[in-house]
Amino acid sequence: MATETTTDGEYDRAKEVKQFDDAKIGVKGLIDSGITTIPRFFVHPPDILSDLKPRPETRPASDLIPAIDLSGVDSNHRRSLIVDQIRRAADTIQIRMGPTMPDPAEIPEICRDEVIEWNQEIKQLGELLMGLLCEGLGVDTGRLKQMTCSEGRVMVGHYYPHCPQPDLTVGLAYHTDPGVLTVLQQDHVGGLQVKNDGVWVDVKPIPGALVINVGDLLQVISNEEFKSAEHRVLANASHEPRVSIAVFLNPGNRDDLYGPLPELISPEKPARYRQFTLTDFMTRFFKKELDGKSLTNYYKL
Ligand SMILES: O=C(O)CCC(=O)C(=O)O
Ligand SMILES: [Fe+2]
Repeated sequence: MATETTTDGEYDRAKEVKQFDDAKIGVKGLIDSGITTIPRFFVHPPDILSDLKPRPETRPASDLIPAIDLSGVDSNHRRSLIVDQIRRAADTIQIRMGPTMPDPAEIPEICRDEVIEWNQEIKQLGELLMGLLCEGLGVDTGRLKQMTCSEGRVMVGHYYPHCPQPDLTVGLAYHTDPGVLTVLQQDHVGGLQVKNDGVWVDVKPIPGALVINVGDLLQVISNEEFKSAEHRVLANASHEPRVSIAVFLNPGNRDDLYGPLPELISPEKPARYRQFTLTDFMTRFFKKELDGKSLTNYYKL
């Protein structure tokens, strides 16, 4: 079994993680039990912890993470403005905007109707956004839809309880989302950050706005016209728990080949990625740690 040396000396990390997993209480259970220090397997290495401190921002966050108003998207004038705003935002980082459905019986009754309705809303929003992104790329509006890019939806709820030692750990390690787009509803607590030019920037909650992340697959399909957003969540120092709901939009056809769109490839802009199936891609994603951009790098030509 792996042992690790920490400032406390050696300990059997794998054993302590397994004991915690087997207890099935989760981080909420730990906090509810009244702990004032976190288990040592949650403590991150010094390079991650030193990077948690705020650094001066080079540009205002509202500029880096634009809030884009989608109203009037069906009028020609507004649409071309919105397409341009989205194209520029997706080229850099995150945008904020105003599962394959399981058997309903498997969804807890307390939130069943809301989950079913949210899934429908996000499907429509996802298709609208993908159409706008296609227009920004200069390809057919329906191109991503034809590739079933919003058909494989996965909804994940996150609960970040108050952390008694927020300087020693993170809420969610830095990563990019693997799929095409992610639609994230965060509450008012805050803690989500996105990396821009090597600097972590707060994605402050805006009432009524959703956060849209470009995922790794869209980076590949767009041949890097759009870049996936590196993001993380700080440990929650607030005494209120933080809740967020992410819907990951992935292609539904797992065994088709995905790669840069042929329309975007030219002698001046050769393909930057080889083709792969979603099955291969997702298998690699689930085998690796959350670690920034290693997945897209793997398929790079
Ligand atoms: O909780 C959040 O704000 C972010 C969640 C996230 O990044 C994810 O689920 O991939
Ligand atoms: Fe994420």
